[in-house]
Amino acid sequence: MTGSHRVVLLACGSFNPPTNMHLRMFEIARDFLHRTTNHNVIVGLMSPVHDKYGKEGLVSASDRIQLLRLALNSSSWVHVSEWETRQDDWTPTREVVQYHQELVDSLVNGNVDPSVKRQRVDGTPSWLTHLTGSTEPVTVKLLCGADLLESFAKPGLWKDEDIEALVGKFGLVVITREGSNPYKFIYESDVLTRHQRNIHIVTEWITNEVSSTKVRRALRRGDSVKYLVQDSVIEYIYKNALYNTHNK
Ligand SMILES: Nc1ncnc2c1ncn2[C@@H]1O[C@H](COP(=O)(O)OP(=O)(O)OP(=O)(O)O)[C@@H](O)[C@H]1O
Ligand SMILES: O=C(O)c1ccc[n+]([C@@H]2O[C@H](COP(=O)([O-])O)[C@@H](O)[C@H]2O)c1
Repeated sequence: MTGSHRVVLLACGSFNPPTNMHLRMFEIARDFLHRTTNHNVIVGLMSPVHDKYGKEGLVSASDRIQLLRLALNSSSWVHVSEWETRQDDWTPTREVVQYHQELVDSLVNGNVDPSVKRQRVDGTPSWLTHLTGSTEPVTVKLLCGADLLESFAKPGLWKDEDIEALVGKFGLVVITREGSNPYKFIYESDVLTRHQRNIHIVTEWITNEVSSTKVRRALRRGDSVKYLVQDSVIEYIYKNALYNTHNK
């Protein structure tokens, strides 16, 4: 593809547990960007949130990483990034995106930043190897559902400068959700409107409101979650009695 931009799509979330919709987000975002822009999506990354995020019912990061690894066995291009879970505390999303961009810059874009190298305690993550071998620069963009975009308006939740950096410096790819209106949301925000060209809205026509909350509820009640979540993920959940499945 001439003049194409190479892109890493990074999704941040609890993934508690990862659902098929979390995996599908990557597929529809990549298709959309290929069809409508010159963005060539090479790698997808899922960054599970730190244990200290403290959301109710959050199982340990090590279990969520295992669940993501199992879920991602069905994907050839989406990987887990463990960096966020390995920090001492919760990391704001702008810093998570920035860290991954700097890692890519130092190893792929030829822009070496020694401070980033110091943080790579476990060597080079395997997904980076998919980005080498081309001179086109690589940009990391935040992939999210419209509910995450709309959470930007919750008073005191996100720092203004972080929102500005996420949309101004990196860019967002937003998947619509039932009941969301990201176009109206952008219209009502000066900062989002200013950076509108950097926000790609992907309309999910095949609406599917599976969420981790609903999956946890079904598990708790002993209801089936087959076809909402990968079989290997369900197996791990039962084997390790996560989400109160031992009560079944
Ligand atoms: N059905 C869905 N459609 C579009 N985006 C989704 C969907 N489910 C999750 N996402 C997106 O996936 C990312 C990670 O989400 P998260 O782990 O919070 O999932 P969730 O299912 O919404 O979780 P919970 O129900 O525990 O709040 C977020 O950007 C969220 O908007
Ligand atoms: O960076 C922030 O200020 C910020 C504020 C609120 C939420 N987030 C991130 O958004 C994600 C939300 O996940 P969840 O499961 O709470 O919907 C998670 O990765 C959080 O770290 C990030």
